[in-house]
Amino acid sequence: MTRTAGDRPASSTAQTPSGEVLEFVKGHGTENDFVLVDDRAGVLDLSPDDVRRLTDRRAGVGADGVIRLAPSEDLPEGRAVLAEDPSAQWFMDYRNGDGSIAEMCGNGVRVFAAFAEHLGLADLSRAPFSLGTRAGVRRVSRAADGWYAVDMGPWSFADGGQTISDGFDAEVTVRGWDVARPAANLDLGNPHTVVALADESELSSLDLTVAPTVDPTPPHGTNVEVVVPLGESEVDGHLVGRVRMRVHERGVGETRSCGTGACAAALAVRGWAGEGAPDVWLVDVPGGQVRVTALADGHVELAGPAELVFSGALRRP
Ligand SMILES: N[C@@H](CCC[C@H](N)C(=O)O)C(=O)O
Repeated sequence: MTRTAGDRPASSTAQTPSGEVLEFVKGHGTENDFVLVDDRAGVLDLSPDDVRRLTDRRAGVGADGVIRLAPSEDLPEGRAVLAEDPSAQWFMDYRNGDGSIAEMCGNGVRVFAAFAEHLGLADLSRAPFSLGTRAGVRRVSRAADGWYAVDMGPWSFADGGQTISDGFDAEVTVRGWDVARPAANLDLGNPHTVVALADESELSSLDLTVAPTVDPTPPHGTNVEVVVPLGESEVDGHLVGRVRMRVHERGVGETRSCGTGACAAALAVRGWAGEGAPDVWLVDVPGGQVRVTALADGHVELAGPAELVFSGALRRP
């Protein structure tokens, strides 16, 4: 798990006679949960096997993914981020539970910011915090309601635009469905496919224990959000849309929440609703609620809670 790094400072791992000990913090954002590892020293080589062991809910800590906090300067993607924003010194090295690498994790960014605060690397009460990700710089600030608000950067439908010309460009089949249903592909830094249902009871009885099939199959796989639009209402003089969502994540399976997925869900439903649809959406997921705002500059903001729940140490077998 460790690699030599010359005279770098000591990391959060240590050698013991029976094996290496890895210190971690467990956190979650609307119950999308992560094992967080402090690798400020940049000495940790996490293999896919290490990630699978850490995220195993019986033999390990248990989580949807692993987040390594590393110096941006240590990764090629991090050096690109530093050229864009020299203040983004720390990089979110995100891995799905199956060991695969993902470009972006919206809930993960908020939990990463909470972890950076815990380590004394950020103070959101004083200033926004910039971090590096494989999808570019992300900026996190404290929203007025105390949630973590992340500028998730630019987003688009699969054709590169922010309006959906044909409405749908894919078909999704969930286990148990007789027919495929029309869906839309979106890019949030990572890939998403959104399919809508009319009925909340159908959503709650869906079988997402196996990955839905998506046709055409996206080249790098996709995260599938199944959504039920819940209408629009006025809150404090502003029009707010509501969506309920369940998600099957690439590299994980069904999770209790997905931040980039919530953005994709809200933006797809907003696109299908057409002109005059709200820019602000509340997205209900099994693990809670997040808020998605389509910003005027073509970016999207994701706001929601982030919790650190316990810390521990694990000996490598
Ligand atoms: N849960 C995350 C997304 C994690 C990555 C995803 N499974 C992928 O492979 O793209 C979120 O909150 O965005």
